[in-house]
Amino acid sequence: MFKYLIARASRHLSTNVCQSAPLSDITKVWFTPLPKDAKWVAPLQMHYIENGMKKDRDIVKIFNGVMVVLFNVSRQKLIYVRQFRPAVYHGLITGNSFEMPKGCIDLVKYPPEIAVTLEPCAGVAELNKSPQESARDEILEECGYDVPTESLQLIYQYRSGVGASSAAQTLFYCEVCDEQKVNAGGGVHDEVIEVVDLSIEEAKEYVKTGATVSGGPSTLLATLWFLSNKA
Ligand SMILES: Nc1ncnc2c1ncn2[C@@H]1O[C@H](COP(=O)(O)OP(=O)(O)O[C@H]2O[C@H](CO)[C@@H](O)[C@H](O)[C@H]2O)[C@@H](O)[C@H]1O
Repeated sequence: MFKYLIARASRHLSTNVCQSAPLSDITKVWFTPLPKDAKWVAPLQMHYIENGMKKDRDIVKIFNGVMVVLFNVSRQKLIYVRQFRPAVYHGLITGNSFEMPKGCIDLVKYPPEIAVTLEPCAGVAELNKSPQESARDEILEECGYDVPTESLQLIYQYRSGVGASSAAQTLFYCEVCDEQKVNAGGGVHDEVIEVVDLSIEEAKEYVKTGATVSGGPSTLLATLWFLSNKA
């Protein structure tokens, strides 16, 4: 099944995405229950009375996010990032089951590459910054372009995961040129991120009807917005 998934994902990724070397060397994977002091998600339950009926809903609180449709006008390329996403890996391994995988994962059966996503530049909306400032910082850290916040054009504000998590997401468009490239990108601290450029033709191929994309809905949203408004 996973050979099928990889083959399917590869078929829908552009050539330069598929042919790059493995992103990193992941040698061991295992799962544990969420510790009580977890800082990135907070599960809780909401209760309410609707039309006289008590209802209970399970919710997972997560941080709000920002993301950017980044277009290099010098080279006429859309800029994305590739990264290993643990939540995607878990989802691919477990399917629709809530049972926690036991022991160490068989990395031959489930190669980590299956969970390397292609996404727009994105990150957490920092509490002490405006969405524009958070987006500018992500562009610099992940993709290596130094841009003023004024060059960020607001496209959409929407909510992701409305069934259980519902974080606010702010999507921007930003044009950059080669002169604004000040570092290689790739993330900060222990982040392992690869910057990937797609031509407009490659982006069209990536989101064609029937495609299975490796990124989240923001990858589709960002690319389709660009293709219908800027291409
Ligand atoms: N779940 C998690 N558990 C532990 N550490 C974590 C974590 N998510 C992020 N981090 C830490 O925060 C660092 C920076 O994350 P980013 O700001 O790039 O957010 P990311 O793109 O992962 O989006 C993330 O946050 C935005 C806003 O919630 C979501 O839209 C997106 O799906 C989500 O991956 C990561 O390298 C990691 O150290």
